[in-house]
Amino acid sequence: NPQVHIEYMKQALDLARKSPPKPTNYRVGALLVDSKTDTILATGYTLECEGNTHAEQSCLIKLSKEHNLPEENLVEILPDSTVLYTTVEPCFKRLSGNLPCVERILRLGNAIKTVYVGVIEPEKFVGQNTGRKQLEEAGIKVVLVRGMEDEILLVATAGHIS
Ligand SMILES: Nc1nc(=O)c(N)c(NC[C@H](O)[C@H](O)[C@H](O)COP(=O)(O)O)[nH]1
Ligand SMILES: [Zn+2]
Repeated sequence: NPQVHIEYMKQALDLARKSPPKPTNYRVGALLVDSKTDTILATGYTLECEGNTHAEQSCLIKLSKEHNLPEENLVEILPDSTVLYTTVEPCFKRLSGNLPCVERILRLGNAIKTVYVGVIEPEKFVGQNTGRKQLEEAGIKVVLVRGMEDEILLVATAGHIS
């Protein structure tokens, strides 16, 4: 039922609020969830893990540490009912040049079935985000969870000079 998506997106937004504000990125929160058992597999927020890390990336880094597996091998431990919730859609390009999260998701094969996003990425840093199409072409569903756009963007851009 759609309410469960709002509940998880609210949790993701609470995580985003933990991210230290920065003018060059967005404050994002993400959760990896086993949708069959309704279990949270990992949580993450922007800059949580050391280095210039994204929320989705932090989820994967933490899982790879927990299972002592390289990030690209996490398909071995992810249930096939794994879904990702992220307040801002996964990046397809990063001004820092770091590996975009769409690539990180794609290299996990079909482990992640659906990506629930709170907002489409604004065009400020990298123009139009074409990541959704890449995910859909790989058979991964991308679902916009509506209703929280304003508060998600307010949190995401808190570090920007208004
Ligand atoms: N989905 C998502 N999760 C994040 O945790 C985050 N920070 C962004 N932000 C997207 C934005 O496009 C990039 O932050 C800029 O392109 C700068 O790139 P870096 O973050 O410095 O690698 N997007
Ligand atoms: Zn990213």
